[in-house]
Amino acid sequence: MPDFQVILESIYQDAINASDKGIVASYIPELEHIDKNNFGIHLRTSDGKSYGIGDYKKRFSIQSISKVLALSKAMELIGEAIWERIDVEPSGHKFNQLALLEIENGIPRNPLINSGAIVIADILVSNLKNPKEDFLSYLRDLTGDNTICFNKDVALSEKLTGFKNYAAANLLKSFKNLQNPVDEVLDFYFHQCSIEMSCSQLSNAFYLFANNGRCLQDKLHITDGQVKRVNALMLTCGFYDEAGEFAFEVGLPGKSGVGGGIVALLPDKFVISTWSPGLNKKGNSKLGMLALAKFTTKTKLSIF
Ligand SMILES: NC(=O)CC[C@H](N)C(=O)O
Repeated sequence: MPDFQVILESIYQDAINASDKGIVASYIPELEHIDKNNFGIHLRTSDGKSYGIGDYKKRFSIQSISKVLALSKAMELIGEAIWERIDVEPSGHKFNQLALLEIENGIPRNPLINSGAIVIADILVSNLKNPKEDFLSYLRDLTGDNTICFNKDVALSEKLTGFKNYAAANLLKSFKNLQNPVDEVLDFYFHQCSIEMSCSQLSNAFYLFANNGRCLQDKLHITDGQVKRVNALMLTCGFYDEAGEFAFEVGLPGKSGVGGGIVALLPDKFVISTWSPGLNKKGNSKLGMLALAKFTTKTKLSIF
């Protein structure tokens, strides 16, 4: 086995010394103030070891990373019926692009772009008794960590500036692919995006996707077949129009968020999470992508 701590250490040194750290997302005003010098990386291996360096215990806005966790909860609730309302193809466009949704009659390309995640939010609103509380409980169950919370200021900031998400939700509604009121679904969606977690909490939450659907608390949540679907979607759609680049450079299923987080995993082997708030032009963490490319290159551990 490679010496993971030594490898993480060298990745960390490269990251903190990098001259170009990307640009922090400013379209959600509440995220604009985050210092782009933060950098954390955390690895949890399937044989029970955990390694971290830098700001890996500091919480940040998980944003679109929440889409994977919302999808797995929806799978647990309604299974294959999801695919009557959402496709499973990469979009090749930005996460909030609207044109395809209209051309394709209100069927989002996949559950990891905004329109698809809004349909998943609608499914959760329809099927959970107290959607926001129950979703939070799900994350707390996965990790055994009751400190995971929403950031109300971020949720409000998204609500006040989420014009494109309102447009997507209204388009979905016009195509009858939203069962609940637009405001109710978006309130849930903005809250799920506002959830704050650290790299180590994210590695723990995603552990079930590297462990045949069984979470860190040893509870079975989704089947092997469902894990296969989630990981396939992360590989092909987890980085929007940069999914190809991530597969090419990193070679792992993963998911990014505009808060600068990335989680990736190798089934039966490990989950790895990075946080660096500066984004590249495609809206993915610049140094996070580089860090993960270095990790799989140095360790020779990828799905390929
Ligand atoms: N890519 C992202 O992380 C986007 C999530 C963000 N909350 C949005 O809806 O725009």
